Amino acid sequence: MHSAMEAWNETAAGGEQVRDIPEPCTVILFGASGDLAGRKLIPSLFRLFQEGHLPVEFTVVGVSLSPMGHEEFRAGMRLAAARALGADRVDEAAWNLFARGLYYMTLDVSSAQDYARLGELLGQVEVERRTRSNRLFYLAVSPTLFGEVVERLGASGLSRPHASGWSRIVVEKPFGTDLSSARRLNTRMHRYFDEERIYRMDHYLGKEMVQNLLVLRFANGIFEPLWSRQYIDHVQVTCAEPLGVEGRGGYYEHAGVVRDMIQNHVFQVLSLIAMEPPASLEPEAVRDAKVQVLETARPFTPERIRAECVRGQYGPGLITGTPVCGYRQEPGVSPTSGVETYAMLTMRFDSPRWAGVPFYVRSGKRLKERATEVVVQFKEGQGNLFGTEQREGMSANQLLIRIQPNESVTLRVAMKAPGREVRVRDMDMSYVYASPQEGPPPEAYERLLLDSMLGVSTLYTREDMVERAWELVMPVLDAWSTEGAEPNYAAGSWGPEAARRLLESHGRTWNER
Ligand SMILES: NC(=O)C1=CN([C@@H]2O[C@H](COP(=O)(O)OP(=O)(O)OC[C@H]3O[C@@H](n4cnc5c(N)ncnc54)[C@H](OP(=O)(O)O)[C@@H]3O)[C@@H](O)[C@H]2O)C=CC1
Ligand SMILES: O=C1O[C@H](COP(=O)(O)O)[C@@H](O)[C@H](O)[C@H]1O
Repeated sequence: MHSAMEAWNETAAGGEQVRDIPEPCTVILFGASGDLAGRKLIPSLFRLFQEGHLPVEFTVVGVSLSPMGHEEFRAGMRLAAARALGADRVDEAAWNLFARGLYYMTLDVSSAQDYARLGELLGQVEVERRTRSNRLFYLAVSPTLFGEVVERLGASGLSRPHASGWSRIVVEKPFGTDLSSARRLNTRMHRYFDEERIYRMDHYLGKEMVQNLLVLRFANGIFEPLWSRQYIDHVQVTCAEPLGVEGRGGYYEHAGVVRDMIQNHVFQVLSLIAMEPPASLEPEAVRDAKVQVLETARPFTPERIRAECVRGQYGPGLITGTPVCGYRQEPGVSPTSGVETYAMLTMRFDSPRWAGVPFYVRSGKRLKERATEVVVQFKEGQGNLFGTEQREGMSANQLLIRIQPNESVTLRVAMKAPGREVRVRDMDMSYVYASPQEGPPPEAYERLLLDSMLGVSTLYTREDMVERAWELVMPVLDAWSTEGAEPNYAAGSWGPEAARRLLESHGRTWNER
């Protein structure tokens, strides 16, 4: 069995080509006719297969409510892969080989008989494909169905590892809608799956630059000594999207940005930036370090929420010159909705490393541009030898980690402007992640799907992390639920004015273009 350490090291060393291929296995894809399956999961599995990261016996059994035969499913997934990857990136021969391993079954998640039929189909398919009974159940259905599927897998005996293989489960986000529902779901899952067999998906952890945060912090001798209150003034974490709710108004009305982005994706990035060095790169060590830093996060009190958090909702506006409606006019959204589409929280960690250093985190829909980034703002150098006149156009050092798009790392440093006089100005030293020739980095789902088949859980969220993240945001959700958000920023802007004013009142500014 491939060790987690080897898997991580190979990737950290840039050795994608030397990664192991998982044992032949079957992915049982719940929600196979859904949006995520067609847009991300099947295209990612196909890319892995096409590039030789999956064994030729690799099999998918898609299940969902729609009546469909195997051939219809294969044809639908062929179109979906071409749409997601671009027709020219789907090699015909590779697709035909991959498609032989695609099966479909109509299943109602609440029908016990359907799970019995699923068990029979899996038995037949495993004989036909000559694979051992290595089974990965992937729950890409509505989160309201997660508990039911798990119970039924348990009752039917499908959750138990078969004599000749392993059995794991991947659960999509959101994991719960609040602390108590997340706890209930964890309890339900643990009745049938041990924690080591549960993979809670957060696709941000599969993004190349999110993985690079560990390398950047711990493989470079120069950053770790500076990574504390002594040298860092503050940190900004931004996940901005120009997209609106994209037809998911019904879901978003029960979610809002704190549940949709902050409790999961933003906190994952935040914990990688703020955590102490892990004892090793083993999955449990990295996951321990991430939870431990969240344990030191200062709880939100009503006063802190009022003084240090901002919420917003987009009104009508322009996105790249095109008029778009406000949130309340989106399909499936109440015309008086008080759901927040923007949130900014000031996080504070009560630890020797971070005392006094604010971490400003924000995320929003219909913002000016797509930008997921971390800004580490260093303090002004002490005892600066250069006078104010010479330092015109110079600011304190800054490390900008651009997670997407245009993945890059930029260090802002002071340099002498060319000329006879000594004038100091900012200069950016950048590492741009992918050159145009290399193309974009791999889709996050590719890395994560492969890891779940290899049994590597580092980039999946552990039970305690999910619960701690919910615990932290609950006071904010509670406070904001009593009084709804009002439209207070125009689509295409950088969000509510209050967020700008808040940073200004702290003597700081957002990194915005
Ligand atoms: N779409 C996205 O971009 C993202 C989605 N996710 C998560 O992924 C999951 C799936 O989302 P998404 O694909 O958008 O959802 P969709 O609504 O597009 O798909 C839902 C799927 O569930 C199936 N389904 C519904 N009811 C039943 C039932 N009773 N029995 C069996 N199958 C059923 C549907 O089958 P049928 O259509 O045949 O009725 C369909 O295949 C959710 O948890 C979501 O939060 C996470 C991140 C991003
Ligand atoms: O999980 C989600 O993520 C997307 C943003 O993902 P990205 O990879 O495009 O940054 C977000 O649009 C969606 O609302 C949310 O559910």
